[in-house]
Amino acid sequence: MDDIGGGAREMGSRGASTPWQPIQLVFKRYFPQTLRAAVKKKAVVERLTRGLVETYKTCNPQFKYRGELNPKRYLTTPSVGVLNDGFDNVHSDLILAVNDDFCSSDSRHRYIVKDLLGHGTFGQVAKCWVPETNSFVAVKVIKNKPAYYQQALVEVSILTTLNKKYDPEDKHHIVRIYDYFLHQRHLCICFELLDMNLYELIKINQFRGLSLSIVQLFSKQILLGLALLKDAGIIHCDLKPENILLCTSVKPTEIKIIDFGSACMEVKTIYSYIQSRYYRSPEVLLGYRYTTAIDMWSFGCIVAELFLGLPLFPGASEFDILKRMIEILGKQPPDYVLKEAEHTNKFFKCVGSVHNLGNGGTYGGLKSAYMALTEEEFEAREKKKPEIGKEYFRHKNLEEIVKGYPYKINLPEDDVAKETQIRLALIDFLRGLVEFDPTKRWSPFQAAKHPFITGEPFTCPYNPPPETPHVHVAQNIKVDHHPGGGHWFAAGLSPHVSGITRMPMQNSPHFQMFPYSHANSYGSIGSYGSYNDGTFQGNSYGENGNMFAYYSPVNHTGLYMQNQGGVPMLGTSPDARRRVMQYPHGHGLGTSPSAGNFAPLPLGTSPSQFTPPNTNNQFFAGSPGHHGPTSPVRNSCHGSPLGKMAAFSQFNRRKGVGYSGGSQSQDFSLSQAQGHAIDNFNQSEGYSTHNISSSSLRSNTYNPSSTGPHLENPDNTLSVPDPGDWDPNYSDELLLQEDSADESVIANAFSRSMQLGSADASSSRRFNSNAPASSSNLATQRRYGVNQAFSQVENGSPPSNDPRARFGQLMPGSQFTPHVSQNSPSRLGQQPQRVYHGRPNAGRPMDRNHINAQLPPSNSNYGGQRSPRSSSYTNGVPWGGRRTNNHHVPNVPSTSHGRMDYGSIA
Ligand SMILES: Nc1ncnc2c1ncn2[C@@H]1O[C@H](COP(=O)(O)OP(=O)(O)OP(=O)(O)O)[C@@H](O)[C@H]1O
Repeated sequence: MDDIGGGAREMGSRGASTPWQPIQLVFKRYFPQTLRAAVKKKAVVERLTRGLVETYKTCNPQFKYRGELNPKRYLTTPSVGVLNDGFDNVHSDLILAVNDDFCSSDSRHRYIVKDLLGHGTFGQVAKCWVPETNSFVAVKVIKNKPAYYQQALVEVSILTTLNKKYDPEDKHHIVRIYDYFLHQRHLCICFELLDMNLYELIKINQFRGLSLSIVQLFSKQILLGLALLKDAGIIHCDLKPENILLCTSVKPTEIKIIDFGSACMEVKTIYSYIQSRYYRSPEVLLGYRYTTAIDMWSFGCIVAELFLGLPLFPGASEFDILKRMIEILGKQPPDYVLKEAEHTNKFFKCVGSVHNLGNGGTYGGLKSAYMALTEEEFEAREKKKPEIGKEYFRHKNLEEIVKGYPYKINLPEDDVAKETQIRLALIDFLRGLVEFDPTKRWSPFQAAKHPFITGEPFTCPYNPPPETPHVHVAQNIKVDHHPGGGHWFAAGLSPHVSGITRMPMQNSPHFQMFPYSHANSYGSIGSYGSYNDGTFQGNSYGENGNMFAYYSPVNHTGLYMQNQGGVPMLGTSPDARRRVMQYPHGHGLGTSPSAGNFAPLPLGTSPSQFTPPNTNNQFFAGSPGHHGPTSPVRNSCHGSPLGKMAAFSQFNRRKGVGYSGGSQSQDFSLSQAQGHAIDNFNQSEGYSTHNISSSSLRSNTYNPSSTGPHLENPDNTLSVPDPGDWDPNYSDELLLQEDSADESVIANAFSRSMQLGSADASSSRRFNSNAPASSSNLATQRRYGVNQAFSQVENGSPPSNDPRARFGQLMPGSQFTPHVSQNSPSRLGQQPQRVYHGRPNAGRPMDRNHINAQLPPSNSNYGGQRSPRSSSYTNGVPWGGRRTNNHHVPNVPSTSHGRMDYGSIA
């Protein structure tokens, strides 16, 4: 005001003859330069709203702000609380609102809900801010239903094992799990925050295929993940583009495999209805025993889809999908599979003698006793017309489909020639993956050496190196000898859930642990000691004992094991729980479940895996914690079925095959697989996915007239699979009749087997993308973080499973850096963190099995845009989508979920 006064004085001194005019100086002095600059930068709205509370207080000194009176911004739909004291909606989903606060009572971490990332069968995935570290994570909030809860624990168990035991350095492209806890009776699982999934990527690329170099890059990374799963004896069971997410927090961008909610152990497969339809393997479709090879089939389908932009086998029904497989591959499943598979009659007729295979039809040059049913024959048998979907490819066989896919427009002739060669390699590669015979299908190790992956020139059909010697899968599970006595399951983890009354098993009155000195370091898929509450005894499955112990990770108030099969169950020894793969075709070990043998170990299941083994042996583990009497673990039957996609009413449940493993499962052992290093996994740069430069990613268009290949998907023939193409064969009702006990028992058992004994207590026109170069040196941070994180974890003898030893460094020098836009709040903190298991905690001596989560450190702020719809990409960085003028893709699937067709957890 002094200045103004001064100005006025100055003005007054000029006298009356001078017309008045404002003196700039007055106003200049009133607004200091810095403040003026700051004010200018702010938008009007911001200026009016930012300091609103202060403004109100200025206007009315009595004004008091109370945040709790603010209207909530709900993220969950519907947001009407009808269950769980009003916390849950009608779907048993926790009603989430922005700024809701989760707190893990064990890890003490707070998670502030900021956004919804997605939702699925199991619940919702929220983007949460961790104030402590100023980072963001993804928190999966599981539905408040016993079956979901139980199955989610399986996911926790599997992922923790994979992260901690098999991939401590985070080299295998498996999502990292940080923490888990209970909140309002919901199990919450905290993951590293990732970006869009590959389906979304293809979608924003308008369902055009990605460039071959990117297909190769992603394939290689997925293979690294699958190799790890195979080593761990774990089957993902739901591999599909939707479950492979981009991880843009590291540069170059990588992919990560998520959703282990359907995973199971190879030695404990019991459910026959697994895998999303388009990616379902023939053996699962036919009801034949399955192994990790089913993931390789799905992988083959994914690779093809990345290249083509559309699913390779977009069947509208199982009949349709099998028909497409046979057509496109020019073969059919081998007779030995058809002879034994449970559902062969549904799709095939016997035209020769099953005892003298080869008298029937001829497929792929091989004689067969079986011939696929025609649509009419199928209808006559099933009393309904098979659903047949649209045709998406003009060509009928794999070679033509791949070769005929349009090339980029204006691609120089040399490049066309090069790409043609690579396409030949791709065809050969796909042939080894979408191979009907599961025993001939390539393993991750074998696939990783293919020229398509290594980049070596492809000259002739690839002859894969032999897989590792045959060793029982069960022996992959290493049992550590805990210094304190007893032994620990090396893959051990213990999904202790904070906030739930829980006791360590060894202290539970329901369990008696008998320290057991195992003769060697490999052994049972078992548990921490042996449990014997006198109610059950193991039995031998084949020549090996099987004993299944289940416990509720929630509350061990009642392990109840029941033997209804009249089969003596022996086995307080961990060995008794061991289970041997059933070898097909009379290879000797084990016997067929149909021969009245003991049921397969029903551990590790999927909600989508509805069908329990055809067995009379049932185990019931009590105490589902808060779930009370509705918990399947308390009920012997007719409870909550497990399964996926309730919302889509696709349950397709079948009777279980009831065996475990298969011939392939004999093919590897952890230790030997390591010796069998995939040393060539990335040894060759070849045609350069290792160095995908921005120029290689530059936007391109196709030249329909380029040599030979032309538009594969002309406008009229190309359409995107209809999201309404659901499998009509099964109903919700079937699912709802499922025995609820099975799933919880399985989940419990899986958790049990996995947790016992923690180691130590102590694109070419590919879409244009804009991207801010976000983040700091994430790759370095990540690796450092992980190394640090796990440095103290394993004091036992974890399997020496250094992925690097087998795979080497992944894609050195790769410059593949798709970016994400800035038009969403930046994503922070995806640095893998230390995850502890089983470390005794002075403060919580009973919590030896709990994961003490460590969150991403502060300042690990990564920009990232999640939604592909809102993504924009800088620099015109293309991902490789092939564009043609008439590549019109109608009926874009609305969500990735639309592509799944399997059941739900009720
Ligand atoms: N770590 C993550 N980072 C970012 N988003 C994620 C993450 N995990 C999951 N999501 C998002 O949440 C969605 C649902 O996750 P997820 O597939 O694990 O749940 P689900 O209930 O098992 O789903 P589904 O029904 O497919 O089995 C994913 O499709 C993805 O969009």
